[in-house]
Amino acid sequence: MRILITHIQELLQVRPKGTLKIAGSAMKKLPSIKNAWLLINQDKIEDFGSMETMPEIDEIEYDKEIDATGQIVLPSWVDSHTHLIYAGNREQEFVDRINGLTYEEIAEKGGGILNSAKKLQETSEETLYNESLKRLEEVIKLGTGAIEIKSGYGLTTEAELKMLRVAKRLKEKHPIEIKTTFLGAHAVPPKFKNDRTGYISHIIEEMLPKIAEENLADYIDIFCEKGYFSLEDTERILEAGKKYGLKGKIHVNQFNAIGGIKTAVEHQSLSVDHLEVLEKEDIEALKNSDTMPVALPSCSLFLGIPYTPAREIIDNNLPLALATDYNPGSTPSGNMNLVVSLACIKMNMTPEEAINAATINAAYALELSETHGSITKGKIANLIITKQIPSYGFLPYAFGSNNIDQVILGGKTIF
Ligand SMILES: N=CN[C@@H](CCC(=O)O)C(=O)O
Ligand SMILES: [Zn+2]
Repeated sequence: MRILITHIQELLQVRPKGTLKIAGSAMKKLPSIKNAWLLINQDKIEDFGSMETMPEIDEIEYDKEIDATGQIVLPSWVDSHTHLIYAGNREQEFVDRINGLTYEEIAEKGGGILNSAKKLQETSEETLYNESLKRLEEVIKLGTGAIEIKSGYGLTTEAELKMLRVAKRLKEKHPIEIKTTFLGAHAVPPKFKNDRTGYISHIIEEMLPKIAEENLADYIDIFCEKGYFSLEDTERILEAGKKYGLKGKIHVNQFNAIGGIKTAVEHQSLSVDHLEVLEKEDIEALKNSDTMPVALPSCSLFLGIPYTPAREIIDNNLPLALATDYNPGSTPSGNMNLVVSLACIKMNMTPEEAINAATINAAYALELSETHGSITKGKIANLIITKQIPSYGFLPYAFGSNNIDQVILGGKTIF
């Protein structure tokens, strides 16, 4: 199938092959072509350019034409941090927080991650698959074209495997690119209540070999945070992951800065995610590294915690990616459009910076920027076609509105 899109008001994020991430002041630029056309061949972007230089229409071979007059076309969002596979919901904890309990207090009472783990352990693989599939289909309609999904609500070998097998089934059944991350070290389960290091050993000796044997994970994660897992635990997990070829993508600096960013960088982690609390040393550790900082603003919105200091990160010449953190406890939303809006409204990022962070830099955080995250010849044809809007700045500005008209995934119109 060859789809020709013509009269595009503006084609965004046009990059030469080989652009893998954008850092610092370069994030303020969003290369584009006004009044453009684009040709999709099978699942790839074959060609594009300005309407003025488009070959004669009868010289182009195509099966379907989309007239995008007044509409903007951009690469699909890449969501590099989600916990999309979960059982049940936690709206009671949401109400508890409204009534004055903190996220930490709820967790201390056995709520939080342990609450989700209990629900997940009691849920069949089939139900888990069906619930997760609905969420995946929802986010695809919201413009997400590649996604990471973590385990971490199992906390037993059996339940962690169940989560990752569900992710594998989603991968096989769906056209969307899915990367999976093993997050056994998300919380200490009741069985290991007074033996956190014993649980880490259990993860390394019991869970990890089975996950690797079934080839269920691309990356490894740990919740490096006071009251959860220490720096030493983080080093052990990252080292163990390396032995199976799993790079780190870690939860760090959500509530406290305990040095996890430096440790992650020293272990060549692919990304460090959350960063609501950031010290000078953390910024220094990220300089000259290949580790992508990832901000999760809808988590800050939902929990009422600080937003990741994007300006400090970008103004220190670092790159930044944006993701949703979709999960039942801290972010029950997988909407990347909202994330892009929040980045502008609450983190002082310009629309250009936010779109770079949610496309090419997010693709880097999943090692997908050779194939995703920009309009480049030969890349996967994952596209958002907006409704008729005045300019791309309208996307973050009109927060809460759905400005998407069509989604194309792997060269196919999804809706
Ligand atoms: N902080 C750790 N993990 C998740 C939330 C987990 C939960 O509350 O269920 C997060 O990224 O916010
Ligand atoms: Zn998370």
